[in-house]
Amino acid sequence: MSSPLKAKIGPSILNADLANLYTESQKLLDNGADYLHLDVMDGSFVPNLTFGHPMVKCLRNNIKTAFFETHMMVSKPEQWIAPMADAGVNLYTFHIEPVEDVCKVCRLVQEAGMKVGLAIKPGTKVEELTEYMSIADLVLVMTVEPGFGGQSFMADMMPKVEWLRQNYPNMDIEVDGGVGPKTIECCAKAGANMIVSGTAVVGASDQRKVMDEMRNVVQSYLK
Ligand SMILES: O=C(CO)[C@H](O)[C@H](O)COP(=O)(O)O
Ligand SMILES: [Fe+2]
Repeated sequence: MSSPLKAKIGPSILNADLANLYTESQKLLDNGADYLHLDVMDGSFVPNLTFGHPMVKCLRNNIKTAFFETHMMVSKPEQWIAPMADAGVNLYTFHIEPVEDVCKVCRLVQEAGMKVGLAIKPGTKVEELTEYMSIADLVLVMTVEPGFGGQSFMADMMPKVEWLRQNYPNMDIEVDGGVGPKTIECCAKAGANMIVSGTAVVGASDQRKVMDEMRNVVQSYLK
């Protein structure tokens, strides 16, 4: 039987011109982005600050149908569930590291009408996700230290992706950080099917070509 999974490319707008967020986002969607990956940072969980639900809501008011993922790099993910649901977020991906009761937060996210993603930093063991796999809709393996766009891809995170794919063949597995045409094969081979790519897509002269190329590589590895 063929895999029920789909190869999807979700550009991160972190390094885009945020003064023109709507235009930049719409351009990515017009060029074939499968979803938008919105990096929310609180200056506490990570040493950087981006934007929150008011901006996501404004973007949603202008972009009615696209699938929005928020990558919550925040110390208190439970705090932002209701406002992000109200802002029209589809997938709420949060880091397990600062959270005491991950199952409870997952449940609250799903009760608020969003899908839930669980993210791990490079220093977190992949086995720590095990007890939550039955409740999660997606898992995100960070391939850079969260906080900034434009960093170098950490190939040594790939065994985590391999382990997840072997044990959870039908789970959506996302990678994020330093992913682009040069590193996509590595991610695809390991078993990732949801690809976040910031700098490599946003800065490309032909965004469609870059996203198509990456999607094709990922699709070729999905059995
Ligand atoms: O979560 C992130 C950083 O914490 C970003 O999503 C990620 O860095 C994407 O940007 P790039 O592809 O430029 O690395
Ligand atoms: Fe991200």
